[in-house]
Amino acid sequence: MARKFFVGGNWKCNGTSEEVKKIVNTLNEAKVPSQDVVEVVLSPPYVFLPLVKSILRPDFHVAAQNCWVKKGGAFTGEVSAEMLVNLDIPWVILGHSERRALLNESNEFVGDKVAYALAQGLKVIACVGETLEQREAGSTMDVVAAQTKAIADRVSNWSNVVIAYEPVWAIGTGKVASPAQAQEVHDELRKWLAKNVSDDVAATTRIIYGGSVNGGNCKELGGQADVDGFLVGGASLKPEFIDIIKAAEVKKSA
Ligand SMILES: O=C(CO)COP(=O)(O)O
Repeated sequence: MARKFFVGGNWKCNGTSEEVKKIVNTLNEAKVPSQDVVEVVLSPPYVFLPLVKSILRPDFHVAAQNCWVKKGGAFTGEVSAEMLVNLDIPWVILGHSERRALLNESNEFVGDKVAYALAQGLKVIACVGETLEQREAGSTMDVVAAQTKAIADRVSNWSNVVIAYEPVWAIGTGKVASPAQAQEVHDELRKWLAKNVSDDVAATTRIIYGGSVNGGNCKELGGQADVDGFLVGGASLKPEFIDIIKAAEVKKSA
């Protein structure tokens, strides 16, 4: 089964309601490949999710940027998976490196979140990736494997999981991983899944790349055999996001 190209836009903690409407209007008017070729998911901050969902073209979908690790209740400031389901928000991003680093989310905590969100019926974009220090120490694959293992230990059905490989040193820095660097980790990660989960999960799970993806570098990155799409930060707030969605065509013609 072919892995459908996936392009996520992570808006992080950005935007006003006016800006959000403008971005959505631009995307709504864009001519992009059909849903059979590319799955597009936008992730605005929580407060804008209902607005974005209400005005967004029906072939694009929305994701929350986080959710609570278990059933909602007395957890001030948190938003539960149940609430996302209640509002028909199909996707959630979990384990983003900004949350791992700034909010001390451990591998185990992220694994628990992924398992809980999936059990509630959400689809999950699970982020993994090494810091520059870890890469320079030669431990990239150990780090990525440990992050993925914490998920694999808790999840048996991978059909609603997309893995986002986001090297921390490439996020928001303009220092994009080279296509060969991205392909190397994606290939290793797929081999890890084959060995530790199953051949089927390895063959069908989409592994997308994130970290300084833009309109200029997306085609070459997307052309790599094991790069199944992108999770885009900064450029997802700009019209060039449309070019990144169109990079799905490189797989169609491959
Ligand atoms: O963190 C990212 C997406 O989740 C990547 O961010 P940038 O595209 O801004 O580097």
